Amino acid sequence: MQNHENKEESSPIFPDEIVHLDAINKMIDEALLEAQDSVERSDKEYMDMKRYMAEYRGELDPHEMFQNQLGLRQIDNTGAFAVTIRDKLAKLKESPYFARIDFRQDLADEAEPFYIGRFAFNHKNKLRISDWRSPLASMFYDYEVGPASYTAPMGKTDGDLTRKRQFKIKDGVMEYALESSANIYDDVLQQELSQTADEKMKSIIGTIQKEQNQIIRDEKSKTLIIQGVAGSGKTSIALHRIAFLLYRFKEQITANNVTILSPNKVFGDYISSVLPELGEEPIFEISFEDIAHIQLEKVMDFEVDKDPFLEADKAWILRKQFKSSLEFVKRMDDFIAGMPEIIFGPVDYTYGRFTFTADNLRMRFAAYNKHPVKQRLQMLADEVYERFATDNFMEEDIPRSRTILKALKAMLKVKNTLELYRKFYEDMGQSAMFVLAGKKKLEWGDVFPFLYLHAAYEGVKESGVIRHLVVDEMQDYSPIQYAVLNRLFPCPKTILGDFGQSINPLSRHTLADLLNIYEEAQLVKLNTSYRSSYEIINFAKQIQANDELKAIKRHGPIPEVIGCDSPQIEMQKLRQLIQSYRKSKYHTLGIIVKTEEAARILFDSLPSAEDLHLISDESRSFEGGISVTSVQMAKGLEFDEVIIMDVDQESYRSEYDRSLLYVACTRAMHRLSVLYAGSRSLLLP
Ligand SMILES: Nc1ncnc2c1ncn2[C@@H]1O[C@H](COP(=O)(O)OP(=O)(O)OP(=O)(O)O)[C@@H](O)[C@H]1O
Repeated sequence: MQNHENKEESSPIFPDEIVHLDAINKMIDEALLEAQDSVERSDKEYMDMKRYMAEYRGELDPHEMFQNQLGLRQIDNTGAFAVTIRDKLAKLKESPYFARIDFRQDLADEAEPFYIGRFAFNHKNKLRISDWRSPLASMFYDYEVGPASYTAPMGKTDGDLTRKRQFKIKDGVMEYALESSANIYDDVLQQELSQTADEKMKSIIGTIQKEQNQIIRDEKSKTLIIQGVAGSGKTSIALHRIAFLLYRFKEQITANNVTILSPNKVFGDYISSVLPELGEEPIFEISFEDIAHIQLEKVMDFEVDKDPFLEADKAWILRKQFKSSLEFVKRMDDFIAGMPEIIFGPVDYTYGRFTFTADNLRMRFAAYNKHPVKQRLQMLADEVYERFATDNFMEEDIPRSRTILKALKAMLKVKNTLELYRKFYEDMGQSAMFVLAGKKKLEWGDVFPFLYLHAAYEGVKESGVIRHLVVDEMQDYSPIQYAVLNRLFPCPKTILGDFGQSINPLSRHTLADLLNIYEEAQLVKLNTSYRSSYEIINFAKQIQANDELKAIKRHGPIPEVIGCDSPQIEMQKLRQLIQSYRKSKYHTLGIIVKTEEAARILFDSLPSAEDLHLISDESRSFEGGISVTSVQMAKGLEFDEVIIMDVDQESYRSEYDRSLLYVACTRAMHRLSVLYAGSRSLLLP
C-alpha cells in the first residue's frame, strides 16, 4: 500500500483509514466469494432442474411440469439477482468509497462514522458503506463541519458533522486521503477537472457541488428546467438525477421507464456509461427523428432536416422560421379549438322513428373535445346507439353503432390530417407556408406541426411506459416540438440546455417561451463552468459576452489564434498541431469546422490514421482520439484539446456565427487553438 500524504501538511496521515480500508477490502472479498458461490449454485440448480425436466418429460404430470417451470423461473430470477450483486461488489472492490462523514445526532454522546460510496454495502448485518444517494450521504455535499441535518422519508434528523474526509481509492488502493474542508473539496474538484478526458462521460459523485446536489435530489418538481452555461455539468447532473430517482423511487420507476431525448447517436453513446457506472441499467435514448418515424409510420413520409447554413432556398427558410415560434403554437391551438365547426357538418341522424338531431350531434361532438376527432366519432356513435336502445321500448330494429359511425363519418367535411393541415394554412391566409417535399412527404419543419394536428384528429401513440423524460439541448427544439412532446410523454421531465448556445439561425424561441410552455416548471440556473480552463472561458467570453458565466480557477495555456497566409499553410499548421497533440498527454482532440460538409472535406484531406475519426450525423459512437466534426455535432461533447479551423471573416461574421464559435471554444477542456487563412474573423478577441 502506498504512503499517504496530507496535501496540506505533507505528513503521513490517517493510519486508521488504512486499517479501515484493509478491513473493508477483506469484507468485500468475502462477500464477492459468497456472491460468486451463489451465482454458481443457482447456475447448477437451473441446469439440474432442466436436465430433470428433459429426462422425465414424458412421465411428469401437467401439474408437476407446471410446478417445475415455476421453479425454473424462480431460480432464473434468483440467479440474475445474484449476478447483479456480484457485479456491484466487483465494482465496489475497485473503489469502495470516496468519503467519510462523522455525524453526531442531537442528544447522542458520540459521533458515528459513515463511509460513502457508489453503492451501499452491508456485511454481517451492519451497514459498512452508504449509497451516495442515501439521505444521510446528502450531508457530505451540503454541509461543512458543524451543524447539519438530513431528511429521510421518516423525517428530519438534526445533529453535527464532526468530520469530513475525502479519499481516492483506485483498484482497492488508497491514492489519497484528505481531511476535508471547503478548500480541500475545491482542491479535489480541481484535481478531478485537470484529468484528461476519457472516451466516455464519467460519474462525478465524489465532487458534486452543492447547487448541483440540489438539482440531483429534487423530488418535487414535475418539470425541472436547468439553464446552465457551457460545461456547467447539466448533462452529467441530469444523469445523476436519474440515478437518484431510480434509487429513491425504486418501487415505481426502473431504467426502462426513463428516456433521454438526445440530439444525436454520438452524444447518446458518449453519455451511455454514466448510469452503468453508477450501478443502474442504461436508459433508452430517442431523437425527434425517431419520434417522427414512430408516429408517422404508414401516415406520411418526411424529409430529414437540412443544414440552415447550406440552404440557399429563401422560401424554405421563411417556412421553417414561420413554424418556429411560440405564436405559431398558439395559432394551432386556436385552430384546434375551432375545429368542430370546421370539420364536422352534422345533419339529423334518423333511423325509423328514432332521431338524433344535428344540434345534439354538434353539441355532443364538442363535449368530447379532449379526445381526437376519430375517437370522438366512435364515442358519439356509441352514445347515439345507447340513446336509441334506451328509447326502444317496442324492441324495434335499431342500427348498430358501427352503422351509426359510418353515417357520422360521412358528416366529416375533412377526411384526413393532411387535408386539415392544408386548411390550417389556408384559413390563416398563409397557404405558401406549406409545401410538400414530395408525394405524401413532409418537409422537416412540418413534421411536428402536422403531428400536433394529427394528435387532435386521429390521435397519436402515447407512451404509457415512460415515467420520466430527460430533454437535453433544450434550446434546439421549437415550441411546437415541445407541444407534441407533452402529448406523447405526459410524465415528469428534466429539461436542460443553454439558450446561450442556440446555434439554429431559424429558431426564434427563448427561455421565456419555454417557461411559458411549462408554467408550473421549476427553473434552476447553473453559472459555473467546470469543463474549460479559466483561460479558455475568458477567451470564449470575449467572443460572446456572458456576465453570468463564471470560470473555475483551473489554469491552462492561453488559447492561440493563428493566422495563416493561405489555406495550404493553415493545413500545414493543422498537421503540426496534430503531431504535437499525439506527443502530448492528452487523449482527445476535436477539430471543429463550421458545417458537416466542411468536416467531411477536411477529414478526407487528412492522412487516414487509426486514431482519426469523422463525427457526422451518420456516426453512431464516440471513439475518442482525434475527431473531425462540425459545431452542430460537437455540441454536448468535450475534448482535451480543440482546434477550430477556418475562422476567417468570411465564414464567421453574423450573430449566429458568434454562437457557433462560442460553442466550439467551450468544447475544449485544456487547450484551444483557432486557425484562419486570410482575414481574421472580427468576432475573435
Ligand atoms: N461537480 C463536478 N465534479 C467534477 N466534474 C464536473 C462537475 N460538474 C461538471 N463536471 C465536468 O464538467 C464537464 C462538463 O459537464 P457536462 O458535459 O455535463 O456539462 P454541460 O453543462 O452539459 O455542458 P454543455 O452545455 O457545454 O454541453 C464534464 O467533464 C463533467 O464531468
